[in-house]
Parts: sequence; structure tokens; C-alpha cells
Amino acid sequence: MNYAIQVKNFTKRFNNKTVVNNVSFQVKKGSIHGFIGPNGSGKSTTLNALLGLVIASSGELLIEGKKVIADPHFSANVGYVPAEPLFPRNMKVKQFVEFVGLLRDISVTQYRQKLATSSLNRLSSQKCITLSTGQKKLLQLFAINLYHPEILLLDEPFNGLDPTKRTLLIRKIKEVRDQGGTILMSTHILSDLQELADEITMIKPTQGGSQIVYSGDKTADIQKTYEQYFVQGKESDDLFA
Ligand SMILES: Nc1ncnc2c1ncn2[C@@H]1O[C@H](COP(=O)(O)OP(=O)(O)OP(=O)(O)O)[C@@H](O)[C@H]1O
Repeated sequence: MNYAIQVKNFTKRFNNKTVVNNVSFQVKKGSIHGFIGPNGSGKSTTLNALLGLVIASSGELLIEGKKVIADPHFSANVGYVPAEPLFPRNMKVKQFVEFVGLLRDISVTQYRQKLATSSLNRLSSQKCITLSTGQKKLLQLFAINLYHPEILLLDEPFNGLDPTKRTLLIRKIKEVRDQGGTILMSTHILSDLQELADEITMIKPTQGGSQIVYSGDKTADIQKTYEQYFVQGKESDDLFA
């Protein structure tokens, strides 16, 4: 089997507290894979480990067969949109695009032309930190679209997007997959995954750190599967009771 992403026995401890415990799953090349779990279950931690931003306490993470830490080229083909994009305090939209262009070897003419025809162009002199949540997401997505990576790690990609942009992003994600790309995305919006995903992985917090409870083909009713694992069990709490 040709896997774009492999997570093998990944464990992460922060300050001696095990957050993710011995987690393993794979993402097939050319698929859309949904990563699902309650708040605080370790989805972002796992995505960050796949980017080398979080160092595994034990286990291995591989992108296209390369260990993410050992091989510095592992991220050349990876695009990432964080759940909450952060930017340097004074960086303007235009400068962010230039920065990505520089990092990814994109010609100045090419990214300037793309920015000029993008809806972000009117914001090009604005500081990134002053953008709305949705605009920050769009800027990150725009940057990815500049270099067309074959693997996308998307953390809550639809957060903050208006309905039109959301539809466009859904179309884009399908297009990337249909061209052979691979998408691993975390989301709490299960209806999106029902429409988009080929496979899903569900991660569940337990006392000794989160563990995978399901990984495989998308089920016929993801919402129902989720409820079986998380709502009817002890996961439901009285937060809003
Ligand atoms: N740098 C850190 N130091 C200490 N604890 C951390 C750190 N990063 C994450 N955690 C803890 O790890 C756990 C998992 O967090 P993570 O953000 O990965 O969850 P998540 O599944 O992405 O949650 P959500 O759906 O709410 O975004 C949380 O309990 C969080 O407090």
C-alpha cells in the first residue's frame, strides 16, 4: 500500500503528562482523510508532530516514507494551514506572500501576479495580525496554492470561512485529491467529512493519553459512529447542563 503519511506508535508527553499515547494510523496517497476527536484529544499535536514542530516523545512519523525529523526535505511537498494562523506582529499581507515565495523558490513575478488577481490584493498593505479569522485562513490557503504541495495538513480548515469560501475550499480539496494529492484534515464538522472524506481516524482522550478508537473507511454515518464512541460513553459531560 502506498501511504503518504504514516504515524507509528506516536506518543507525546508535555511536562510528564501523556497527551497522546501510542497512536498509529496511515493516510493513503491520493485520499482525503478526516481526523476527528473531542477538544483536547491531540489532533493539533499530531499534525504539528507531522510538521516537525512538535518532537515525538516516542514513535515515528513519516511523510512519503521519510522520517519527518531525520530528513530535512520531508516538508518540501507539504502544505499546512494551522487552526489559528499566527503571523509576525508587523508583517503585511504582501510581505507574507513574498516570504512564502522566497521559502518556496517561487518567482517574484509569479506570486505578484497571483496576488494582484486575488481578492486578498485589496488587503496587501494591511498587517496580517489585523485580518479577520477567515481572512487569515484565506491568506494561508492562498500561500499553499502558490506552490501546490501534494500533501495538505489542514487543521480546522473551514473555521471562519463564509459559505462561499467554504464551498470553494471544498471544491479545491476535492480537486487536489482528484489530481493525486493527499489531504489529512482535522475538523469538528462531521457533515463536511461525510461529503469529503475517503477515510477517517477517530482519537479519544483517556486517562493515560489519547488513543485511536477507529481508523479506516469512512462509515455510512460518521455522526452516528462519533456518538457511539464519544457521546453515549463517558465522554459526554455536564459542561452546558
Ligand atoms: N505546548 C504544550 N504544552 C503543554 N500542553 C500542551 C501543549 N500543546 C498541547 N497541549 C495539551 O495537549 C492536549 C491536546 O491538545 P491539542 O491542541 O493537540 O488537541 P486538539 O485535539 O487539537 O483540540 P481542539 O479540537 O480543541 O483543537 C491538550 O490537553 C493541550 O492542553
